Amino acid sequence: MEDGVDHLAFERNKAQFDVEDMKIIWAGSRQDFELSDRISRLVASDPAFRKDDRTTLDRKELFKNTLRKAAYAWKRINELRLNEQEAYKLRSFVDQPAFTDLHWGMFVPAIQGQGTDEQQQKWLPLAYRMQIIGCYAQTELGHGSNVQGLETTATFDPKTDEFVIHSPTLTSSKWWPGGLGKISTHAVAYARLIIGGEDHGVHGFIVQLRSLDDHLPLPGITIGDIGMKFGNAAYNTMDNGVLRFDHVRIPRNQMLMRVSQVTREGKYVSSNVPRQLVYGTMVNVRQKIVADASVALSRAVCIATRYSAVRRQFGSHNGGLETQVIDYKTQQARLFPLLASAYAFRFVGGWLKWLYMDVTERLQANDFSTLPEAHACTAGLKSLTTTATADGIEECRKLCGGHGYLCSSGLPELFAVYVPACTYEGDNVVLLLQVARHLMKTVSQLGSGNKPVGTTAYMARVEQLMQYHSDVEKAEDWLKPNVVLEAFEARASRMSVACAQNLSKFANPEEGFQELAADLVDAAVAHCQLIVVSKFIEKLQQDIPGKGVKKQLEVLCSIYALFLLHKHLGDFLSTGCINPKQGSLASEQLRNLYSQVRPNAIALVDAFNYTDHYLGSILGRYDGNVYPKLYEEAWKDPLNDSVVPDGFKEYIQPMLKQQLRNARL
Ligand SMILES: CCCCCCCCCCC/C=C/C(=O)SCCNC(=O)CCNC(=O)[C@H](O)C(C)(C)COP(=O)(O)OP(=O)(O)OC[C@H]1O[C@@H](n2cnc3c(N)ncnc32)[C@H](O)[C@@H]1OP(=O)(O)O
Ligand SMILES: Cc1cc2nc3c(=O)[nH]c(=O)nc-3n(C[C@H](O)[C@H](O)[C@H](O)COP(=O)(O)OP(=O)(O)OC[C@H]3O[C@@H](n4cnc5c(N)ncnc54)[C@H](O)[C@@H]3O)c2cc1C
Repeated sequence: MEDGVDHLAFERNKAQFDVEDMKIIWAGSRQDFELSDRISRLVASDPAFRKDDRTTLDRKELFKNTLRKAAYAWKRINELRLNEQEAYKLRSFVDQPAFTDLHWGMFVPAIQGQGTDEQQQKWLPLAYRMQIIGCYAQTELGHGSNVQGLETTATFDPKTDEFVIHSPTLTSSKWWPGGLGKISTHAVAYARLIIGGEDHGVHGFIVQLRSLDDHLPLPGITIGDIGMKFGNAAYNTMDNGVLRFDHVRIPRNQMLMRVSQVTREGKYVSSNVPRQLVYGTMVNVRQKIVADASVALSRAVCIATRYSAVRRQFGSHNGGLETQVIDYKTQQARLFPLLASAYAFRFVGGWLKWLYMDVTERLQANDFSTLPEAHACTAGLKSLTTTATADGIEECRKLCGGHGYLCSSGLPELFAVYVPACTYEGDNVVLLLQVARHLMKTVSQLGSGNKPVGTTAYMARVEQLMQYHSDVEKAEDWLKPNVVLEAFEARASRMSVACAQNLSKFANPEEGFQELAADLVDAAVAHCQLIVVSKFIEKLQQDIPGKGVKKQLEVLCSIYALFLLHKHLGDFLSTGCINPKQGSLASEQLRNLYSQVRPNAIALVDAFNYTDHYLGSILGRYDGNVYPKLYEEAWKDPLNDSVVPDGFKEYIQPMLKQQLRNARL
């Protein structure tokens, strides 16, 4: 607290739970908390990681600044001998998208997941020591979502035992890969495997792009940055790139060969594993993106909540204080569901991480049975959480009124950096359609003795759920977890069954799927929301230590579920799961819950344990000392370097003089 005053102290004193215990729950464990706390303070206290000047730098300065920070972060990681988890934390607290995200987040996992043991032994040590820097080059100018439509070719040349990597068309140019534009020395590039004229579909290949001596592109390689992206600083710290191959030769052993192999004789051999494992890196990253959604949303919510307690507007009586905007019911109805969503996404992210680890272990033991479930859950939850988080950050900006639009609020940049998460790693609608396919398959198999498992297990009770009518009679009934869960299960199963029934009316199922796509997406959303609600409820069934902590989480869980019910009331009513009276009882309960959160709101965002450096927001400062700091910050803008701006003499003065002359005439 710079001026020694904690302007939010009176808010903190109102909390009805132990915030230190909540910090542990949010972090996942005491160990995770201590690690995050230590590393975030380390980054915050190091001037080399300052980021408050970022929005005033031009692209080249911004990019060089990113390279400097990445190199310095790597130096510190080595000096401090940080382990993998600590290094990951350090990079994320530096809070500046960089080529390293793709190197560690996609290039390394692609080799780990799709490389043979031999390939891993060769490439991973180089990547771990950053002696090579890699990216994930899948998307092309012409195709991103449709991976099977990629056009880059990798043609086997049996004479030389090499693949010839080629971009046959303009649309086959690789386009978007992060880190590719200016930095990566290598890529895992995806291309159609062609052997003897036969097309074996898309496979991954390790391709060297730049010389390790002078960093120049290797022969046959054209490479560059694709240009400025949305937002000023934001994602422009990243060199998303364009890449063309002109008959570039690589040795045969640089095709990632865990899923399928090409022999010296040019024979294509498939291992006994599903071809979809080629998509494994995307499943991995989608799971990480879900965990990250709670971080991005909680940052925005922390800023908006603290500022809403500081900001006063209207309502002064007899010269007293005006009303804190957080006390307006409309502010609460917009803000508290986002607070609840941040916690909900935290817990579902933790569960998804477990699911991913479980499927990975099973895959290693050649058990592929849970792969469809893992794909559907990662795709659906990635879509649900990133859409809600991007929308939520924007809502937080509006919750902060005019000041939210200033870069110094931290919110514009947070939004600009975050919003592409709705597109990358799979467009959110395309991913929901994958979930819908999974649901339709599940419904179609219901009578076949194939019992639905995992997150679709509720479908086994479809007959009962089709008969369900909520028995809610009073507002408090909506606080019972089983009552909420059944309503969400009934809604989700009825929407899926309705889609399946409508699909069966089409002679051509694929045509039906296209025609009903919008309804299918709604059914997928209902299913994914059920997953999030049910994982929150499961979390509450665990032992939750700490004074008042469980009670707060119960309130947040109810808010999350009832807010969704309120938002999608049309679904719940039209499927006949609840009646209008029960809908209004849910709204009544929601209002009660907002009142219960109110005294705890500041402590609930303190539990995220973000440093002021990481939040990067004057409005979200821990001490709430907003106005003097906003005022101070304004004067740092480069426009205020001089009293009379550059350009005045050239453009404005002549105009003023002209007006003066005209006036005199
Ligand atoms: C701090 C945060 C951590 C982040 C760290 C990293 C930093 C990240 C920064 C972001 C950088 C961004 C990178 C990228 O964007 S990389 C490119 C990503 N591209 C995509 O996501 C493309 C999306 N498209 C697809 O995934 C597929 O093409 C699609 C699934 C849409 C369709 O594929 P396809 O046409 O082949 O499949 P079908 O629909 O015919 O289905 C065939 C069967 O395969 C199943 N399937 C599909 N995908 C998977 C999968 N991934 N795993 C398992 N199974 C899969 C599908 O369900 C079908 O099954 P059935 O035949 O049984 O029905
Ligand atoms: C910041 C950023 C970073 C990225 N980083 C990488 C990277 O490192 N490596 C990499 O390989 N790629 C990367 N990408 C590319 C990214 O993965 C793709 O942009 C993404 O998968 C979406 O594909 P697309 O651009 O082809 O969208 P399109 O598929 O062209 O989408 C356009 C519209 O069509 C709709 N649509 C498409 N197909 C269907 C369908 N079947 N049914 C209904 N609607 C449909 C979509 O919903 C969308 O509204 C990045 C992208 C961004 C924005």
